[in-house]
Amino acid sequence: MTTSSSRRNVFDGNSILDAIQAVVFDLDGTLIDSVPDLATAVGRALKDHGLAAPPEAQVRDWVGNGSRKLLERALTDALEEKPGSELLDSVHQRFLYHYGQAPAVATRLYPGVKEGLEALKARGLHLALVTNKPEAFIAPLLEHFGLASFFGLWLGGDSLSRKKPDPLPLLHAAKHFGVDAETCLMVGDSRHDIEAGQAAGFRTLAVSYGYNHGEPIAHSQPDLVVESLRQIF
Ligand SMILES: O=C(O)COP(=O)(O)O
Ligand SMILES: [Mg+2]
Repeated sequence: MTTSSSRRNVFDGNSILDAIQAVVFDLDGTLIDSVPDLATAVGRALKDHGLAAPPEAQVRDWVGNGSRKLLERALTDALEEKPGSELLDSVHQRFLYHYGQAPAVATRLYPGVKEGLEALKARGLHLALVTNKPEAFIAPLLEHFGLASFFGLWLGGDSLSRKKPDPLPLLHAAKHFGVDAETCLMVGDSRHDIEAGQAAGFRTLAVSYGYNHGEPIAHSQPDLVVESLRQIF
């Protein structure tokens, strides 16, 4: 498999992807550009506690390890020290409230996502979604964007005892579909997706446009990097 993104259709003549039976997708930064609404909710949660809202560009670098970690990073930045767990709990609760009120106001699907999912589905592949976002937000977002019917399984960061970069949710998905890990592909935007995929024994495909803590995703050595999911059909 090549790490070049120049190949227009990664399935063309590609024997490794021909062996794939299930594809596990990340959500934030891979299927949807959710940072505008995440940043709004983070800002509102901080303001509820008398703190200033961070710029959206900073929130972009803090996404990827679940909502509690997102708020811990935001609070550490605002206070210039690690927050106590009581304050963090309280700000996190306000974030969950605000984000739940408005999860899809400025959030957009990335170009090529629907077509990419349709192409994979047409090949008869099992599709799952594994995000570090709380599970409660998954269904409303998938339904809002008309994506829910593509996925046979979805898991959030709080669905199992461990989340990405731990391979547990990916292995759970493989088991759910009754397929071997080596016939599964993890598609994501962050090093946590690629690390989880590699640890699970999956093939890994990274999108170059998402959120990866300010670092090029190629550093994580995915099997392939694409600029758009259009490149998979
Ligand atoms: O909530 C997060 O931290 C990001 O979730 P993701 O795993 O869908 O990128
Ligand atoms: Mg992501």
